[in-house]
Amino acid sequence: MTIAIHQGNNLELERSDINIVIDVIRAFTVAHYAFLGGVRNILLVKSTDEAITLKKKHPHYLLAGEEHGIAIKGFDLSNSPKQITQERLTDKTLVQKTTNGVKATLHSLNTKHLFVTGFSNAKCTAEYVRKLNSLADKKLIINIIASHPTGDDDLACAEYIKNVILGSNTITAAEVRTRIIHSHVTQKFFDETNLDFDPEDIGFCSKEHNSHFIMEVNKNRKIPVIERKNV
Ligand SMILES: O=C(O)[C@H](CS(=O)(=O)O)OP(=O)(O)O
Ligand SMILES: [Mg+2]
Repeated sequence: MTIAIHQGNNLELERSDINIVIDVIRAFTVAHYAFLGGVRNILLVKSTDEAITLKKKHPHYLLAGEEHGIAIKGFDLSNSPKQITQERLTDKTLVQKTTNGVKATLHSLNTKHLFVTGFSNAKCTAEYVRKLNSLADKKLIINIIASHPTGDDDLACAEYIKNVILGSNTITAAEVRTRIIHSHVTQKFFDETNLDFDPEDIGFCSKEHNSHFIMEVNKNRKIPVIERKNV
């Protein structure tokens, strides 16, 4: 296999066998906890307008996400994993619009398998990709995309995932957790004067939560949709 780590939310990569898009703070931690809460699927859209238009057609959809990290007027939910755990989500369809994770995913469709994850589900995702690779009859091309252009949270998680896929021992979960907590992306959550960000979100984003499912993007729908796949 060839396995490469990239950083950014608008990369145009050559076709691959597997793309894994990482957003630790906070989009795909939100997605993971949404599935744990019983969500059926998560549509990914690139703009607030697209999300609002979808809601007009499908009033039962729940809109979740942020602009510049802040909750969006007209949306049902922000981009907070803590908030997601407090909602009744069984069989709901979520629509996600976020700055880094969702945007990077919509730029990463040129692949056979597309997975998304935060740190909470990173190990399970990486082990699944490791298995796919062991069953493949050719040399797979794998991209790991750390969606924040400069955030060490996503980069640390990317290194961890690569490490698990390769079966090497170069970075521990504890080291990833420390790098997430100290990344510059996290700092606004610990600013007591900034009430837009809840420090408890970082607890959700920086701990592993074994769940026995991965999040795969179905690219064959008009709107790409994250689906839960039990493993
Ligand atoms: O809301 C978030 O956590 C971020 C935006 S910011 O980097 O905090 O401003 O969006 P995401 O797409 O989840 O990285
Ligand atoms: Mg992020």
